[in-house]
Amino acid sequence: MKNLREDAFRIIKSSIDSVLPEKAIQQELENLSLEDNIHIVAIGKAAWRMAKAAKEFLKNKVKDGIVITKYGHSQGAIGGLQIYEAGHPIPDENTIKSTKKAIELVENLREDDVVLFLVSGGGSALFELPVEGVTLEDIKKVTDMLLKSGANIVEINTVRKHLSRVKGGNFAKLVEPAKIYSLVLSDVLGDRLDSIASGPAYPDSTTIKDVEKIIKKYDLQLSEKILQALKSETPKHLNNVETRIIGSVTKVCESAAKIAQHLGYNTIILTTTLDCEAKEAGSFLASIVREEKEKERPLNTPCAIILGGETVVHVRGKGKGGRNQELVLSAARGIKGYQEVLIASVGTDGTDGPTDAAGGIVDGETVNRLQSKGIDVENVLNDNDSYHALQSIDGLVITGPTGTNVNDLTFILCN
Ligand SMILES: Nc1ncnc2c1ncn2[C@@H]1O[C@H](COP(=O)(O)OP(=O)(O)O)[C@@H](O)[C@H]1O
Ligand SMILES: O=C(O)[C@@H](CO)OP(=O)(O)O
Ligand SMILES: [Mg+2]
Repeated sequence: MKNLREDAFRIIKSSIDSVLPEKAIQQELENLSLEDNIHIVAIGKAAWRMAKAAKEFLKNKVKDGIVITKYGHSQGAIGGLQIYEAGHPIPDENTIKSTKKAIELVENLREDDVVLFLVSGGGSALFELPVEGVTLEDIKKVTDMLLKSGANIVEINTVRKHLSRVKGGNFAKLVEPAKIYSLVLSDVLGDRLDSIASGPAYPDSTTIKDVEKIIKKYDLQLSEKILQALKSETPKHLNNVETRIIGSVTKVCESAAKIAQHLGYNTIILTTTLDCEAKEAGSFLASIVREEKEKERPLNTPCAIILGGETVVHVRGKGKGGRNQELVLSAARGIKGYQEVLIASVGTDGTDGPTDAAGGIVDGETVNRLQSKGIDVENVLNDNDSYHALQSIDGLVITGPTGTNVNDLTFILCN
């Protein structure tokens, strides 16, 4: 007899472990064989682990360096490197302060200097210096508006890049004439390098025209000052940058599939680019479960159906939650009453929305359990309050900050 819940936690733990950055960083550095005069700049939720791995490999070749990560994501000193924590998903004073320190570190470098730029998702909030005339308060307001608009990360970052002195290739310009080797953990579907952490060292493929379209599409109410600031263009060509992707959602899905197979499940990866509204994804997953339960399609049971991606949430309510928690709760409605099935969804960074949970896990009993506590799923979803609902029935997945960040892993286990 399978213990689906136990297996789900094993799949989550082992697949996230498989995308921790250490091994990939060291492999890349072996291939690069960098000389001395290396300056490390690491940004994003995985910055600390990435920098630590790089420093351990490069040792005294590293002249200096800086790590800028989210609060609670650093794990102590890394010989000689400056370590900062700052606000995410909304930037704060520490974002600006640490970004200035990073600029100080690179602005007077010479041609024979090398910046090892370690990039991971979260960098957009953690690495920011607004263009002339725009304040931190302005950036906070625009970020909040964008995050709640239902815009996807490529669209969100298209706007952010055009308000920044470091995003959209601008950081690479500040590093000139020194060279940048950029190692990137991708948390953007399709691995768009100009979108991951808003591509500080990658030529920007988005334009002012794209920004205008996004403002219209999401009916963003921006002040005249911001609209003016959004009229400056980002660099489209850079000569001093080499970039490599060292991890992505594909890898986490493949690992999950391997582990599930090992645990005795027939396994399929349905997609690595799930990107619709979280609630809709939940309904779709429930329909797959029904097909499995009624007709054993597409796989014979026991089976694991795996998806990777990043859904979006139009946050309209006042509750607490995240896209993974909302997805599974939505799915719970459609699998009500079924035995021997579960659906889990987690952010590989360990943080789903502004909560301390990585995601959620539901089964055929979830809706009834909530009902017996007087909680109505529809009300919860309307108020975007998935966190409290799942918390009340032991439906949260809590991992703490994982030190990596490669989008979200979602799967069905069916016996
Ligand atoms: N109460 C809520 N319920 C569901 N989703 C939410 C809620 N509040 C915020 N979110 C979603 O969480 C997203 C940010 O989540 P987070 O996991 O931190 O993203 P990322 O890992 O991509 O930085 C926002 O874009 C928003 O859509
Ligand atoms: O920094 C960012 O722009 C995004 C994508 O890379 O990351 P996150 O969604 O984790 O904030
Ligand atoms: Mg993201």
